[in-house]
Order: sequence, then structure tokens, then C-alpha cells
Amino acid sequence: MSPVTHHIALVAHDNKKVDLLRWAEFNRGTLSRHHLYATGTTGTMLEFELGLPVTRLLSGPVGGDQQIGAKIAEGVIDMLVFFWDPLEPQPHDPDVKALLRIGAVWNVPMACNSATADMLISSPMLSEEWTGRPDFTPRTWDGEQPSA
Ligand SMILES: O=C(CO)COP(=O)(O)O
Repeated sequence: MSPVTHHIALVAHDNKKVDLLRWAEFNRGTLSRHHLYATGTTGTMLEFELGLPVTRLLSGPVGGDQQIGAKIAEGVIDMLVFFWDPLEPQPHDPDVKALLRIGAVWNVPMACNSATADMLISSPMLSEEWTGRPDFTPRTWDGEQPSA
């Protein structure tokens, strides 16, 4: 039986990049069995340090967070490790909030610090086909005119 692979997104703000790199190096073996995605700078550093392929999107402040959020909404990404910086304001704070929000909407397992990331990466659920994705009924235009 082939091992289950997941699509894992990794993102870190500048002051948290070293923490994420350390965490990813420690978990390199496990991460190597999955498809990795990252925002631009985080992805470049991860590829360099881990020597693993990473699908790199744009840098966070210029749309990368939104791209990760879109992939969550499309059902591509099924786990997010996002070491955001709680001690420094970010110019793209609305994008950061939007990413965290869409992850919550789609019930994606999200880790915002290494303690939670350790728990997610060591979860037995990581070796199972798993989706906690809610089944939203799309609200489509049904052609009815609003009553006057
Ligand atoms: O800003 C980010 C997340 O909000 C991360 O972007 P970079 O990986 O390009 O630094």
C-alpha cells in the first residue's frame, strides 16, 4: 500500500522564519513524504535548507497569503503551518487574517506555533486519508426575481 500524501503549506513571517526552518529540518523525513507549498521567501529558504521540492507562490505581502488561501478554498491544501508574528504589525495584516479565516472556514488543521505543529506532524491522522472539509451548499442564482 502506498503511503498517504498530503498537501502541506508552510508560511512564516520574517521574525519566525528561523523557528520554522528549525522545525522543518527536524521534521524533514516526514515532510519529504508530502507535497509542500509555501509563500515566496519562506519557500526559497525551505528549498535551500531542506533540499526538498516546494511549490513556491508569491511572497506573502504581494499576494502569497491570498494564493495559499485560494488553494485551501479549492481543497488543494489540507494542512497549514503558519508561524505568524504576534509581536510585529504586518503591512498585509488583512491578508494574514484572511488566510487564518479561510483555514477556519474549511476546517483545515492549522498550527501557528511549534508546539501545535509538533502535534499535527506527529498525529496518526497524517498517515490516513482524512478530510474534515465541510460540505457547503453553494448559493447560486436561481433566476427568481425579488418580489416588489
Ligand atoms: O508574509 C508572509 C506571510 O504573511 C510570508 O511571506 P514570505 O514567505 O514571502 O516572507
